[in-house]
Amino acid sequence: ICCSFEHCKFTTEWLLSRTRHRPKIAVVCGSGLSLLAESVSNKQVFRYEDIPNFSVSTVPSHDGHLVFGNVKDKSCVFMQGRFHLYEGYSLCKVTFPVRIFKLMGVETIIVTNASGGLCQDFKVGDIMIIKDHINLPGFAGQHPLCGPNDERFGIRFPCMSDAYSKELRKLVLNISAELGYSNFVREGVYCMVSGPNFETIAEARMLHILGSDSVGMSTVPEVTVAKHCGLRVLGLSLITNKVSLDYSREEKVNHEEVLHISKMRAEMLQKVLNTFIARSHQVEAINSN
Ligand SMILES: O=P(O)(O)O[C@H]1O[C@H](CO)[C@@H](O)[C@H]1O
Ligand code: HPA
Repeated sequence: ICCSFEHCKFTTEWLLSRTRHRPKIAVVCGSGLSLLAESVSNKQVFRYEDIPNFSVSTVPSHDGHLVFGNVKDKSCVFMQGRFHLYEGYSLCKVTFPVRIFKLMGVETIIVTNASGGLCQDFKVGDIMIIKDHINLPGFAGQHPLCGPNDERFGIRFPCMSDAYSKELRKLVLNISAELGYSNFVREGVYCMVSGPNFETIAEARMLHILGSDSVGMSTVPEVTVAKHCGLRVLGLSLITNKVSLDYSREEKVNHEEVLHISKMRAEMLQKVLNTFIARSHQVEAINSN
């Protein structure tokens, strides 16, 4: 096993002995969204290649930096760049950082990504609060929890019907309204495909019929492992392109376009995120009631 409890413990202790930060919130920055980590104070950066047992980022715009820092008075850790199945990493490597965060004492994980809009009401640049997901690779056995279950992380058969915290989603909706962003903040179902190719029109139609509002190549493994080990999850997806469901449409998506849109909207997402982090204790209060 390449990502055993002992491997996770070793990496966690390596990090804890090199930083004074003790984050309670972790953020995974999706494609083109590295900016999310830029405004932290008291910043400390580790390169992925220097962290034992970590993988390295191979996708353009995924910087490969683990950034510790404060947002207001909240200690956070940011992944500037994530790992994807299509890079050739096993799902245990893809999700390894999530378990490190858990062992470090993180309680809430915020996963962000760039995705293609399937819901016909969505516009490019919208933020979709992920309310649920479809684990398409999981149906075919590409699942991060396959293999022996280590009870120190979680149970064999975890429940996924409440993977995305209702309270956290509600807080983001409230914040979006206060910031005047309600017109482009939506809720929806994210579907993971393995990639690396973008969808054919027939595939996109199928995903739409199955109930997916957006499609991407990440996030679901991280969320599954996070839920398994008891982290609270918030998922935010930036709609970077409209996925063609129609043979008469001529648009052709590419990664540069995805990055262009996500970089354009990253500042707005950062505003939502920073306000959310500053106010996340409000949800802790809800939970303890
Ligand atoms: O999901 P993130 O990492 O944001 O990236 C999305 O953007 C890339 C395609 O342009 C794919 O990796 C897709 O998953
Ligand atoms: O249209 C898409 N499909 C899959 N992944 C994506 N990531 C951004 N846009 C897309």
